[in-house]
Amino acid sequence: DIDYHTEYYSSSIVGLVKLLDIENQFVLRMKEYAEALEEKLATLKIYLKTLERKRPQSEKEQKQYLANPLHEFSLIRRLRQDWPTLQKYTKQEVGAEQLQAMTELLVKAPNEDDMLEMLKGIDRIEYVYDLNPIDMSLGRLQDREFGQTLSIRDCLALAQHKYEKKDYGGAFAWYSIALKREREPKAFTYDKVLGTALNGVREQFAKMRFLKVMAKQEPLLSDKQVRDEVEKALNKSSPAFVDHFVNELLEQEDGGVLWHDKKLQEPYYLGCRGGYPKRTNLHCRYNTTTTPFLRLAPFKMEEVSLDPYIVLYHNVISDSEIEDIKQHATNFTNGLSRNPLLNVTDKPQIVARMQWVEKMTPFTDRINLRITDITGFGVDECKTVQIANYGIGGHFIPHFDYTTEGRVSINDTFGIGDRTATIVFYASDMQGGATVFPNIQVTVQPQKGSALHWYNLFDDDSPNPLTLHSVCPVISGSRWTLTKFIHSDAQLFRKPCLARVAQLRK
Ligand SMILES: O=C(O)CCC(=O)C(=O)O
Ligand SMILES: [Fe+2]
Repeated sequence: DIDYHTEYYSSSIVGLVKLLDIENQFVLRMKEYAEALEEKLATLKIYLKTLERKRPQSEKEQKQYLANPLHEFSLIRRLRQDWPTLQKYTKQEVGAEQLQAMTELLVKAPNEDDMLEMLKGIDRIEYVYDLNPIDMSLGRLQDREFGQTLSIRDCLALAQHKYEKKDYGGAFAWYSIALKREREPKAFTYDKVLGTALNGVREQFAKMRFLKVMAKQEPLLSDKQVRDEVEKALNKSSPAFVDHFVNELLEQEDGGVLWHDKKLQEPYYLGCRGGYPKRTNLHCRYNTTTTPFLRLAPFKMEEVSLDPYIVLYHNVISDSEIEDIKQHATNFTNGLSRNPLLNVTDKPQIVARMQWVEKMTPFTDRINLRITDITGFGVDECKTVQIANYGIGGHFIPHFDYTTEGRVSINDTFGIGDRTATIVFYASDMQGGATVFPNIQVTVQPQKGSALHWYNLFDDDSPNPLTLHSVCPVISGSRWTLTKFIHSDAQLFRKPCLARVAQLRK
């Protein structure tokens, strides 16, 4: 049974906005709770003060005090009546309503999956774009400066994640950053509430170094053997030795170089980093011929590739149409990795939220008409469009849109023919998130309002493997797209495609 949550926060900015709101509510409740505590504290303090004023201190004072029979009476009455009440008062739960509200809010908090997806997303950005962890920790992502955004606890969570995935060099780098980071003036208070941040981190840091070196020197050992050996060595070392070792490592300028041995030349990653050679001999022109409409309102058309045929159309959807796209994304599922019809793998092919828009509205009619105007394809056989939203680190690994083993989608094309062509409307600007065709070395950076259109099949309907394509991890911003697959069996347009798909699934 797949565990479904009502909300997934990672992989989409839409989810994160909700999360910010939840945090705001949580903070508000916590404030109210603190105020209730303060109020109780103030009451107690006032009461204690009055008591103290009345109470005799020295032995002599005490004798005098008890000589007064009214005091004697008062003492007995207080102990008998006031103190039990006071004790009850101290035991009374403070801010019960706020505590309850916070408990309820925590139910909506990200779960372990969300946390893991987020860690993987950040990890993916670091890896694919070959970012230096030190730069990242200071909020420098490629050529953009966001300012310091990662706390010591953030760095430690990333280090721990790297350690768990056996990336000891990466873990070493992030532990080093956490240890070098100056602690906030209030760090002690935070530690009291959240636990001691740097507890055992120096030892862990030394261990990463040993693990990395041992794995390199003894390539024949399994990971378990490497870990065992390092554990043995560490147990034999005195704490003073480890301490000295850690200090020396931290003093080295290049303490972080261990992370730098990645397989960065994979064609897909190279494309994400803008590493393909510049294209030549392609044209930018106005398309005025596809349909009569275009003679009146031509689209600026940029040829991206001739084989397969890929074109980029500029300014083909307006800002208000983009708002419509977002309005239609009401029922997101978290990419295919969460699709119950598919195997859930630990290496998800898509990290994004997607939705098929099946209900036809004036908006979908308009988009379909626009697609016909731009591409010349009739789309009556399938009016459905797909909306996607990729969050930080969101991506789509290299795949084909046509029906082969490499295709990663559900069998929604059966009965209406294969996916002859694809058109992707870019509904936002972002950093990262390029569409990359690794087999032809083409990278297209999305521009809000433009649309990328390509042919997946040859004229005889056989697949063109040069159409392999992918979406690079999003670094910042929210990647919104509307995708339309154009099917080959346009003559079967009498039935809506989804009804036919549903029939076929039975
Ligand atoms: O969003 C993109 O750039 C490509 C999306 C894609 O490949 C797909 O939906 O099949
Ligand atoms: Fe695709």
